[in-house]
Amino acid sequence: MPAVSFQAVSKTFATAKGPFQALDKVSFDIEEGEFFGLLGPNGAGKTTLISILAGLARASSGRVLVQGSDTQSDFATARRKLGVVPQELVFDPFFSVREALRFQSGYFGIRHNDTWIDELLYHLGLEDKAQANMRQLSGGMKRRVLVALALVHRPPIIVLDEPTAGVDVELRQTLWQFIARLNQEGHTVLLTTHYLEEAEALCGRIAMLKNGQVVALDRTSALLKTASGNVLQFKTGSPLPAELAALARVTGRIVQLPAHDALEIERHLATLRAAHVDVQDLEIRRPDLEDVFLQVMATASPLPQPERIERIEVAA
Ligand SMILES: Nc1ncnc2c1ncn2[C@@H]1O[C@H](COP(=O)(O)OP(=O)(O)OP(=O)(O)O)[C@@H](O)[C@H]1O
Repeated sequence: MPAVSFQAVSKTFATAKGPFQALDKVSFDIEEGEFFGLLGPNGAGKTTLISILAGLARASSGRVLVQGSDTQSDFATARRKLGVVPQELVFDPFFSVREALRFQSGYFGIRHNDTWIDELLYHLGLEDKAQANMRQLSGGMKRRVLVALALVHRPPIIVLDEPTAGVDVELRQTLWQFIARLNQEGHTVLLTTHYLEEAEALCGRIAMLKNGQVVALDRTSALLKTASGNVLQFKTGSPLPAELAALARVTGRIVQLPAHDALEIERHLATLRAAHVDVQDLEIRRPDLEDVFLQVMATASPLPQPERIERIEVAA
């Protein structure tokens, strides 16, 4: 039985401009023990899909099963199996960290949970904040507490909606070490993130959403193989000639140019030389997940989505 099964999930919002379809027959399974990435640009429908999974929103049609339990008709069972770390920093300002964790344990009917709460505080670097009031915590610390709150009932499935948005390098490392350990111990993880290098490093399989539809779904290694050619990367302070500017991905001083083969690399370099572009730290690299993502988003059309996808085989 899959850990999570999305079955032809559609969602239409009523808006002032009329109905808006945020999800269109999304179907895929996440197997037990997977570290699964859900990627897509802003507005692709990731949070909507996670809200439906968490029972916070209703699908307009289709259904979601969590270890076989329907998130609508069997909400309590499905919810208990999920630990959801929301994107937004929502919390009760009057509790201390430990009180909030005890209260959340009570919500799931768990008493005497302090041993596990202490372990969570330790692994999330929150030991010295246990008595602190939630109001007094920095944004990064609040996010750590949200992770602890999601895990307080030891859910088999952990859902992280952009958990590292706006948090420092230290928390990212602490968080990923802890989540990777839980995954090794058998917990299934569903992650949405805009940090594609994190997704590439952590996720065994990835689905990409665009305009509410699944446009790519494969093992991370297979997705990386689909990107052809090379990337010519360098730093510069000079403006690029128009023919290269049209192709380039520019982040500050870093320029990345796709190049199919050695000939195209030579052509790019000749164009840069002719335009007197100052080129530093030149390197040629294989495409990474960000390159694949951009290619998929630029070209992809939705994958055929049957009403029900039968089990997707996942190699060990
Ligand atoms: N309550 C709502 N009413 C109307 N439209 C909504 C509502 N919630 C979401 N949407 C729209 O549905 C689409 C999908 O939104 P969603 O938040 O799921 O995207 P996302 O992939 O999580 O984006 P981001 O990466 O920015 O978090 C967006 O166009 C959004 O404006």
